[in-house]
Amino acid sequence: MKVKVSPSQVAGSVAIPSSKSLAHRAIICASLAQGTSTVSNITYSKDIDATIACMEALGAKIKKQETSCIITGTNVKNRTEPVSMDCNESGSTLRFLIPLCALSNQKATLIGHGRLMQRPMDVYAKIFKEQQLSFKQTDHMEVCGPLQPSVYKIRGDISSQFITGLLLALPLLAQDSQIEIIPPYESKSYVDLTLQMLKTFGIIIHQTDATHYQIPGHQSYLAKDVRVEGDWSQAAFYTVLGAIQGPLTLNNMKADSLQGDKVVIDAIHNKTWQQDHLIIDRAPLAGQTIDLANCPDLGPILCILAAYSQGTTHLIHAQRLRMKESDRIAAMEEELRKWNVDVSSTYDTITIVGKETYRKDGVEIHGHNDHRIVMAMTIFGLCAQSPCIIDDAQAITKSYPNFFQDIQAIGGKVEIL
Ligand SMILES: O=C(O)C1=C[C@@H](OP(=O)(O)O)[C@@H](O)[C@H](O)C1
Ligand SMILES: C=C(OP(=O)(O)O)C(=O)O
Repeated sequence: MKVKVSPSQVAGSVAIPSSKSLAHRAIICASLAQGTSTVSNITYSKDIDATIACMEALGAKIKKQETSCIITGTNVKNRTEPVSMDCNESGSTLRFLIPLCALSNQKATLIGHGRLMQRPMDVYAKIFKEQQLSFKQTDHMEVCGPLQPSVYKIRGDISSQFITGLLLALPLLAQDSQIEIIPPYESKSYVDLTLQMLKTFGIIIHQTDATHYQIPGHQSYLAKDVRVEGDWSQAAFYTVLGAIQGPLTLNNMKADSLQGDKVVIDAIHNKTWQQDHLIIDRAPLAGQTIDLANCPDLGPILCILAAYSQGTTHLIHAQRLRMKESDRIAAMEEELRKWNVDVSSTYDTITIVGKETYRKDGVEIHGHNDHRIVMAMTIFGLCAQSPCIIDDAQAITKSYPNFFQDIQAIGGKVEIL
């Protein structure tokens, strides 16, 4: 799918979709709980649909309603049959579910699409090898448990999703386990989201210091009704758009959210909270240095902020952007260069010398089949002085199917071609 994005002046307010990360966690925890839970304020997407389908494959009963799910949980430890499930392109779904699938001694087959099977899985490969469990990764994955209580020593600089996956499964083992993170410990904010959701569903994890977790075994998830808060990763697109050509009002956001991507508001100056409404307004934008170690998903949209900021912006500790739905450093560099943006990169940094306006005829942007590349480049195009075409625009359905409608509703000129 291609879209034509034209210069626009946006205004008004937007209801930010609910957090994909928190929805994954709530749906999985509810699917593991004895009894029936309601998870409300869900923004459905391909990633969330993948988690729903996988938890149903594991035995949960999930009734999808317009913006909520009624979920009756299952005991994944008692799985007596092999199972097969499709994680689509969702790294969260795949990595959160592998340890849960390995609580049984029956084979689990997990398939993926896009780059999913090329994204790092060696943290799990090492664990399964150490415990002499079957772990096969080709164009799909095949795993077999039973996972054992242990002291799990894992690198913290590949993906926090491995830590979340273990934290979801280990409490269900008969004995206690520990997790020791080998520093640097990156994307830690996502593990904090996991701990918060586990506590909500009655699971206790003891964090003894910054890199150590004690996980009591023999625990049970308890049914709970939860409402998913707004998604700061998605709010970031409107935060940057508002900083360039605001004012814009963002609704459905929590000022005290644990989401790591909330730091996007620290990168801009003109923001005002009015209860749960966040008003972002334009202000002179200056280059800055931003550490992406704990907020990798902000990488693409912060490149757009940098492009429209006077002076030089350095995005550092960005190496894990290369391991997402696309190599997001290479993708942003390639696409911004088409607009004559002064951008350069190293293995783990992006440097951009920004300016106020961009005008160039015939710009054709490639979306790299990556939702965050498509959404970031749409924001760039809305603020530019000439139109552009973006392909792979359907990639937004991975996390935010209504993105273009929401952009149009605030005056963004986006035409589906
Ligand atoms: O746990 C999560 O919900 C996520 C963790 C992050 O991955 P990493 O921990 O690999 O950075 C992030 O990129 C992803 O979009 C969602
Ligand atoms: C990388 C992302 O998600 P996941 O890791 O779940 O595929 C994302 O939403 O940008």
